Amino acid sequence: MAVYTDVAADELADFLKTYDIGELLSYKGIAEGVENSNFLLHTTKGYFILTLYEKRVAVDDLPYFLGLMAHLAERGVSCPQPARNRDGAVYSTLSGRPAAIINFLEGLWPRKPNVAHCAGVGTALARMHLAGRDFPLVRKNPLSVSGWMSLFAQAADRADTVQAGLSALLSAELDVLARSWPTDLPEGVIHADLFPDNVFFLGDQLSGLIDFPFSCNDILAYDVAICLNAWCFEADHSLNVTKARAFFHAYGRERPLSQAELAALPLLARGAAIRFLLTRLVDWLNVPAGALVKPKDPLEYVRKLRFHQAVTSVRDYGLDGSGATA
Ligand SMILES: Nc1ncnc2c1ncn2[C@@H]1O[C@H](COP(=O)(O)OP(=O)(O)OP(=O)(O)O)[C@@H](O)[C@H]1O
Ligand SMILES: N[C@@H](CCO)C(=O)O
Repeated sequence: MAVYTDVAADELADFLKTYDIGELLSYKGIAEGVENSNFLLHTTKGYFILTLYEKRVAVDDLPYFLGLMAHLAERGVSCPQPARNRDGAVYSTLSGRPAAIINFLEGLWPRKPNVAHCAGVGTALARMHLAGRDFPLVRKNPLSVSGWMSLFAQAADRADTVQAGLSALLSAELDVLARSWPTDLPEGVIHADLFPDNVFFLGDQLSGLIDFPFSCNDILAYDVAICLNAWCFEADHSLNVTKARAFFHAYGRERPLSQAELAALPLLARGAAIRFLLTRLVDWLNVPAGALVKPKDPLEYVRKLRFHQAVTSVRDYGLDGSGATA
């Protein structure tokens, strides 16, 4: 997270009086992350996270992902729970932004994910997909192909200031994806942003998933591709096949991938690469003055995109054609 919107202490203390989570002892902005404004609250009843939702979150979508966290927790998926205020609402308004409070989750996100972490996230992702099957709300993914086009339109004329030729690369790739994006793969509730900084571990044991504002209904294997990109590449941007195998194997034990899903993986991974490339690029070109935020590197995802463009079969991900780890 980050801090785009400041909150005054007296305003926050008054806001907390609308909840039954104790009186404010202290609070501080959290610099990590890039999407929303986040604060760690210490009250007489413990620790909580306050989020003020920023530009990419529409207030109408809050019932979806706050409701999803409750739904998943009831089905054994560990994730924070939204606090209800005295009116029973899970969100309201603070400093002119939609705001929610969730409970603090113990654990640390892995700075250098190892093979056990990759297996842990594979299991958790599949369990989340299964637990989401009977979630009654539906939210279309605003950051799928047409959303990518809109992001590109915001960045096209300045993309080459970040890397020569980037605008042409993006334009050509978006053409391919628009023509060939799959429409017949199994869909369901996806997290859509399950990066290492959104998964907490105690040692090698996964303790919980956070950060659901991108969750939506979309292709389940697309969520798998997002995690492949986020977890299984090394700092030098090469794919670690051992990590990929561990991730796929763990996912497949809970929810086996079909032949059609496996065959689509290279394309889905290209889509997953361009989605994060584009949001990072737009953010890189538009850092708000005075915001406490460190924009993420768009070029990391150019390298991942180029890797997937060169993939000829899922063997390149450490899988054999049957979905078994080769
Ligand atoms: N429930 C929670 N319990 C403990 N810490 C939390 C919790 N939620 C968020 N945090 C802390 O805040 C940081 C940022 O949170 P989060 O990833 O949700 O923000 P974001 O702005 O949506 O970021 P991004 O989308 O870039 O990952 C986390 O890395 C963690 O340190
Ligand atoms: N997890 C994203 C940030 C949230 O969209 C990234 O690393 O680009």
